[in-house]
Amino acid sequence: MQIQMLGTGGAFAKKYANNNALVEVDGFKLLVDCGITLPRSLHDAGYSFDDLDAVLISHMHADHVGGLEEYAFQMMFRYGKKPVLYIADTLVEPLWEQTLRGGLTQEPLTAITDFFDVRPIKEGEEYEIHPGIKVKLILTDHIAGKLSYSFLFNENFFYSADMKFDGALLSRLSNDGVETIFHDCQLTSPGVVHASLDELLTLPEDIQEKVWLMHYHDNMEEFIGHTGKMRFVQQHEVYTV
Ligand SMILES: O=c1ccn([C@@H]2O[C@H](COP(=O)(O)O)[C@@H](O)[C@H]2O)c(=O)[nH]1
Ligand SMILES: [Zn+2]
Ligand SMILES: [Zn+2]
Repeated sequence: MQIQMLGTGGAFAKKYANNNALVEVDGFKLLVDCGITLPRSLHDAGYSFDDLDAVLISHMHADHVGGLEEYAFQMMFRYGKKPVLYIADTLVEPLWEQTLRGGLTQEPLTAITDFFDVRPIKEGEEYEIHPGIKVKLILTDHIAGKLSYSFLFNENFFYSADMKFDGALLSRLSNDGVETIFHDCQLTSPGVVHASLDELLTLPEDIQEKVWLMHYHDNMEEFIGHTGKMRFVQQHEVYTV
């Protein structure tokens, strides 16, 4: 499985686009999160929305869902299709009622299913999205009272959504065979709603070696050489995981 970050930036980053990814196996393209900057970063990477086979959503923040309105409209009015949307069953209603409904509704189109081929998925269960892409949702702590899910792909690649530091989870995943961890990182402490670099640096070195940092701020380069065994995910680079 290959992954290319169309953006690696945090919510307020300007140099880096929103932390959204393209996962690919045998030409099947799964978009992971679809933030405000995604339409531009997808275009800059040489793709159109019609090149995507599905989108997977982690949680309801604009740097993760703010591009879905354009995705839906382009697919409906430019390509005449409904994009396939994988999302936690618990987030289907909030996505429509709290985020998309205002912009997308126009009679007779009044439901999320008018725009998306919705595939609700349950936390903790493994789903095959395409041969070579299995995903399991893990509920991770981000904002009090707001559901947010990280992703375990193919039992060996952990992709955090936005989450607070959870060393016990990272240890358990590592012991269970996870080889690569893409983790959001707040470079300066306190992390507040994200794992901070200081917290991630408390991980044992054998886990740090598996960790690649993403969802960082524009001053990322100042921290090169100060991340222990952890490396920064580079925007646009293709990684095999
Ligand atoms: O309690 C909070 C909630 C949010 N923030 C800041 O806002 C952004 C939210 O976007 P993310 O996609 O979750 O990054 C977050 O990065 C925080 O910078 C906060 O500080 N405190
Ligand atoms: Zn975010
Ligand atoms: Zn968030």
